[in-house]
Amino acid sequence: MISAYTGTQVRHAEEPLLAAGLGDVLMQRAAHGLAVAVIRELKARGLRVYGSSVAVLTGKGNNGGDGLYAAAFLAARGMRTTAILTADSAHPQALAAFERAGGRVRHLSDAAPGGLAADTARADVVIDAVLGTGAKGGLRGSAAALIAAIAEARTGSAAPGFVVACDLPSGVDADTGEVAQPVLAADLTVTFGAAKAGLLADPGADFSGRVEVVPIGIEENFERPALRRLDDGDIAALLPRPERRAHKYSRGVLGVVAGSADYPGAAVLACRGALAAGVGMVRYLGPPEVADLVRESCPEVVCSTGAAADNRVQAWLVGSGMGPGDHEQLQRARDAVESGLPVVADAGALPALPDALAPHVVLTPHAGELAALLQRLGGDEDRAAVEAGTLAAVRRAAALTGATVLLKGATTLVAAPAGGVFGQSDGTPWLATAGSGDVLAGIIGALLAQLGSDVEHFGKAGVEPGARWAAVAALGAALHGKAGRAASDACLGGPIAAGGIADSLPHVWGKVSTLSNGGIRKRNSHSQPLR
Ligand SMILES: NC(=O)C1=CN([C@@H]2O[C@H](COP(=O)(O)OP(=O)(O)OC[C@H]3O[C@@H](n4cnc5c(N)ncnc54)[C@H](O)[C@@H]3O)[C@@H](O)[C@H]2O)[C@@H](O)CC1
Ligand SMILES: [K+]
Repeated sequence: MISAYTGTQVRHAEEPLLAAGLGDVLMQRAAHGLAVAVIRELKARGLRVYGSSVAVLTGKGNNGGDGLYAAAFLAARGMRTTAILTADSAHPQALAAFERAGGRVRHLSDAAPGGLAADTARADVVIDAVLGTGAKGGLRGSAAALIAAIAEARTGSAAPGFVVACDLPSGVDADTGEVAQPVLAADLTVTFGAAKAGLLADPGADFSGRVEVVPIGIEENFERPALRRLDDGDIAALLPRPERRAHKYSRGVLGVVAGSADYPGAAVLACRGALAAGVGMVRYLGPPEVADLVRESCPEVVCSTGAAADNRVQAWLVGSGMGPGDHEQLQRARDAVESGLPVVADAGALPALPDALAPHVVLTPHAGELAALLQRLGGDEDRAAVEAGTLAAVRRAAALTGATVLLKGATTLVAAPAGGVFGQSDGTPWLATAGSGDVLAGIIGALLAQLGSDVEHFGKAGVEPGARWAAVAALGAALHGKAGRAASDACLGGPIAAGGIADSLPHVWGKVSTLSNGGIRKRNSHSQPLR
């Protein structure tokens, strides 16, 4: 499990060591880890360390101190180092160490910003150490203008070098992932002590690149994470496995209420997703013409036109491919939610359900649907506001509805109403294709049918009972992302259609279930890559 924390939690974790007078030791560890990561990245890109250039942009706080100490290490390894001081002061000991190591200092206040930006953008490595977890708001004034100019100089021109964010990209909120422009997008973020929640939620994740954690000795001092990510080891541990004497009913039966005359294909794709995700049986309920199509495409599915209450299932999937005019289907969806069984409620079902729900109901909106849900509950967020603050929006929706809420996106967030949040980023942008969400709903429905009643199963994987529905949904999102990526990889990174996600899932499932803990691969003793 990858755990991420807020800036405040990190500061609390540091407090005992700071009180013991170890502040400089922590900074040296952070800086050393940053320098090692830069060297490794240079080598991975086939660049020499000796003689390569590094420009470190520094602010006046400890984040700037980390950057200056790291640059001092790099100067000692023979790199051509320049520090650009963006504030009127800099961490004094770190600046002294940098100058002793032979680094060159330039002051933003003394230089023509255009020339400074052009020089910086040409460096082999740019380290962004302007703002860290102590920042209030984004970059301002001349520092903002400089970063904007560097970002512009790097886009369009085939900029040779790469950008490393020190702890987090300046302008990204460590707690929420909200972004105050301008932000210099990083290729690599080297973060200290623990991942910050804002690096693993959109839009912060858009600017963070690959995230590596450098341990600095505060790791034992954390309590409840603000955000968690299932790694391959967790996924392997959580995947359902049939017992030797299992039969189709004991394996889990999923009832699917999806599709309509306008969108019959959604029912087929939801069923294909469910069948690929190990369910014992799928029962489809819907209009006869949709049922015919489901039978034709998926002969494994048992179809009926009856009421929800007449069908024995372990979980329901409702809403994919349904609209406000599909009264009979919407009634089945409401009946399914009232049954007390686990339900994944997608698309057309979202506006039709009661305001007060329970954790075993998993809502799967995209940003626009989440905005509509929040507005119905009295909020004023529009789609853009949800996209600008995904973590806050998904938490709010879970708290207001009492349901588990999964917000679809490049990073899929799942919030439990009791407070825990999972964030998965396993996919590829090719997953943004029609029908992809129907397959996701099918996968999550199948997992609910198989795992819904097994509380102990989650305890073994370190998931507390209150977060288990969120963990099921996160598991579904992870499998969906991995299956989409595998389908694209099989086409050398080419495009995929939604059906291809379902087709590649069994292989992905088999591959990941053989892993014991492949998610965090330790590259060395200093850092752990997160993605
Ligand atoms: N506290 C510690 O012991 C450690 C801290 N570390 C580093 O220290 C960072 C946190 O340090 P700080 O608390 O000094 O925070 P920052 O480095 O973010 O700097 C805060 C300083 O910048 C100013 N500031 C705040 N918002 C600003 C804005 N929008 N524009 C311009 N200036 C602004 C403040 O007046 C303050 O002086 C972490 O991100 C991490 O990089 C690491 O060295 C590990 C150990
Ligand atoms: K930074």
